[in-house]
Amino acid sequence: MMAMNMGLLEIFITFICFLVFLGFLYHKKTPKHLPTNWPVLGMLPGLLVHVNRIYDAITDLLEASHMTFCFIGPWHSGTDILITVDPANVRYILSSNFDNYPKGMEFQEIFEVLGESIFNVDSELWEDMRNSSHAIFGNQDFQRFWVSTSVNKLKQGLVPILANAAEKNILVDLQDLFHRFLFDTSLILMTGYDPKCLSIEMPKVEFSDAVDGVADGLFYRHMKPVFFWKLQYWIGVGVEKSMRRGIAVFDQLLEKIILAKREEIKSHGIRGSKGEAMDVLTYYMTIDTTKYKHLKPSNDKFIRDTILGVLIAAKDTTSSALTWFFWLLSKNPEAMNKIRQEINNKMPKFDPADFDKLVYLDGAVCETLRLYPSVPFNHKSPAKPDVLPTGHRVDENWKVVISIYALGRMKSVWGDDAEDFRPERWITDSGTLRHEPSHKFLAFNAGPRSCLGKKLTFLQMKTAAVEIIRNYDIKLVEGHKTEPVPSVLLRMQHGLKVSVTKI
Ligand code: HEM
Repeated sequence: MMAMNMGLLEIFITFICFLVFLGFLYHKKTPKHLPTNWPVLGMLPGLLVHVNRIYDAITDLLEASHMTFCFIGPWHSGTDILITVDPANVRYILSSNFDNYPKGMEFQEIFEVLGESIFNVDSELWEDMRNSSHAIFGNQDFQRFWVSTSVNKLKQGLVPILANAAEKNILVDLQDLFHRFLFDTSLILMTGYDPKCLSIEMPKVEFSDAVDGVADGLFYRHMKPVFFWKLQYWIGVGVEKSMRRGIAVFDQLLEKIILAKREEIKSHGIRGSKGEAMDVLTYYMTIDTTKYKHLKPSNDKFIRDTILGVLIAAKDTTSSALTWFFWLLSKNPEAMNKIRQEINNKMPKFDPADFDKLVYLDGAVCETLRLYPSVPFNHKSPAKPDVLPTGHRVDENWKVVISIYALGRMKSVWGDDAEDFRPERWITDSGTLRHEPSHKFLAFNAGPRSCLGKKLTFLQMKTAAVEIIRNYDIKLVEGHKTEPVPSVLLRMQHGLKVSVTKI
């Protein structure tokens, strides 16, 4: 028995030595800027070494490999990924050959938490979801409802907290405040219900923690074999534990709200039907199914998925953008002064009709989303094998990832100052906002699946920026570290600690 054990041990040690030897061989042959493709483990070790700065590591990699790179995962793990930011590939995948790049089965499996929400469906159901979402988000009454809800929350929620912080010299975490601001406004707009999380008492916001946990879990699912994350989810360990907890929080909150809304409609009819704006939940519960044949207004699970999708789409993207926006401005006081001057000169009194005059502010918002896109990457799978404009072949069901974060920083796309925050790059010689094609400025996606909330985002970000910048000076706490968390939604690892002074 002992002899047999020794035999096995020797075979095992020989095998490990062989792997290490092969590894050195491969390592020597690999160009310096690329991760080593180790036997069996593929490039995973190189990725894990950089996981805490994953966005920048991928940016360096893509800059060094002509904007397209094939990541080889561990042997037979199904985690090979073609990563590209080449604008020709981006346009091809998202627009001109859109039909060959559906969300697909693997995406739907990874993002199963979103069920049948617009982000997770294809074909006719997606078309109905898109047309119906477009109808409400593009409606002028709804857009007015959007601005008035934001203004009310700023005046009654955010400003009193900032005033208190300025008066008592208390530091605040702007990321947390923007999460609360967006949770309150988004829930009112999407469901008509105000959770009142933006208050001096700072109640715990379980929903925000749940979104963070789920978004982190979704990120790591891209790097793991399917059987592995499914096993982790089933046992409830690691990031998959947060995923389970997060789903329970979503279900609990939405179940309560859906039930209450059905009761409300039964007893009081449809609010918003007589010229007032309607919340999105009421809209979907009472939608005309002769027009949108694939929607299921009386099915609670369908309604849960629909509302959860748009709630996360509106809440976590805009809170991320606002956080990075104020961080970038606090590091670029000249840009902050220019915005303040523009607001004082062109919008002496708050009037949404004057928003279009705030061109420099528009440029600063675009610049923020170029450098810190709230959705840092897009995942696609070809339905049929294909060859991309750069000549790379992609087989059926391959993972193709477009790094929106890296695209915004490519020197070959944006010039040598790509890393700098320069709102001026968005202003034309005649003083208007420069239009950049969406396959270059990809923060809101491109092609038939481009974001339906772009206009609403600008309205809300400008409302918040005007209200805050006109009244307060924001200063970063010295030594505060700012890093993006590896996740499918970009947020700051340690929040955004600032001091606030009344102007
Ligand atoms: C900073 C703010 C925002 C950013 C950066 C952003 C970005 C994006 C991106 C990258 C996508 C494509 C996602 C994918 O296909 O997987 C998307 C889709 C979408 N966004 Fe936004 N978004 C923002 C705000 C909003 C808001 C405020 C709303 C709604 C009120 C919204 C509604 C949607 C919807 C419905 C889609 C799905 C489009 C489709 O699949 O046809 N977004 N957004």
